[in-house]
Amino acid sequence: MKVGDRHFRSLWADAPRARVHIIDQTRLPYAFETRALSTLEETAEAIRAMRVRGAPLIGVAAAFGVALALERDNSDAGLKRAVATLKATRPTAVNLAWALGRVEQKLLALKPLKRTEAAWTEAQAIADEDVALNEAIGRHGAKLIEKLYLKLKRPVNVLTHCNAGWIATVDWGTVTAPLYMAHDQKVPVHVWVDETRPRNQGLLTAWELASHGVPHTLITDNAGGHLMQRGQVDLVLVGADRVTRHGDVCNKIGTYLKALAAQANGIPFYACVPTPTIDWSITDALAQIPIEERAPEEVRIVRGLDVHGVPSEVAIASPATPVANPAFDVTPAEFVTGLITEKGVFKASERDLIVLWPKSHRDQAYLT
Ligand SMILES: CSC[C@@H](O)[C@@H](O)C(=O)COP(=O)(O)O
Repeated sequence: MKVGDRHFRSLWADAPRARVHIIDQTRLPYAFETRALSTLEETAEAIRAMRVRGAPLIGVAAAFGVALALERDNSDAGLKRAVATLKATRPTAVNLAWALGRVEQKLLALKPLKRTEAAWTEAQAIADEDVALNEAIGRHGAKLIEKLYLKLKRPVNVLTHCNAGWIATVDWGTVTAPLYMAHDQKVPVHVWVDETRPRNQGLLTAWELASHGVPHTLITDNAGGHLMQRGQVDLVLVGADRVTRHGDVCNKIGTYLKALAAQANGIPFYACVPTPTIDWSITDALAQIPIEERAPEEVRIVRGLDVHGVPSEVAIASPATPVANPAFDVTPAEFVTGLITEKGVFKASERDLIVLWPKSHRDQAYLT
């Protein structure tokens, strides 16, 4: 997507294949800075610290991390160490395990000498596929927004949570693609952007929408129910970190509350889901999906700009205050109106999702 008058992907490789460039998301929306990653360790740190974040993007970053690691050690042990290190960075989004599993399977079948080149090629293929998946989700989602507009005959108010925008993917974004496309097709749309404490990914969404000229309003996480009750929300669109074969949606903490409020108010609630986000091995979302518990400082400390515009941090709780910081929650399928995938819109049910299953779902045994 465009930043100023330049088109960026959220991650790209150098031509001589020595480095991978990312947009450092911990600096956004206050500063747009790119950063070069040259090693496995730097890639793992970037994922852990959420310099790159969002389920699809961390999968792609990890795939490139394997390529960087193999530049130094292309042995079986080197490959396995790289995969294990990257897999341990963040546990919830299945895209990470999916991308690493895909790369590892491909590379283990090759002689060490052939691996490094193949790793770069495979990582680039996953990145390019991600762009195509998001674009297709955008087309299906934009149709849904247009349908609502034709019914309502006024701007469509969409509520979104966290950031499933272009910087959470390689380009387009799962949630922002439908919004960008609807806006570009002159379908009037306005977005309520949940702030999404504690990491405030909503600020990233607001920054992305502003860059594309999409009307939007930033709200606190607690405002959604109030707006829904008063008819000010027509549609909820969220991303996903892992979706079960039954259609249960694991996404950023707070998604579940939005789904409950949407159902209570008869508002359609859709998750935008590229198929690599579906984990066919999970049968019990609450028992089997690992929920990342992040550092208590994320809750105790608020980051932003001070009155002089200088990046700063403010402690809002004593360091002694006990904190829980679960980063994701599960929205059961019964609260999900549908899943917008690259292959179309599906009901959140195993019966409907079955057509999306890979030929042999045993191929994906590495997910577990
Ligand atoms: C297309 S991104 C989908 C999800 O990964 C997104 O909604 C989300 O929950 C991001 O969480 P984050 O902790 O910022 O990586």
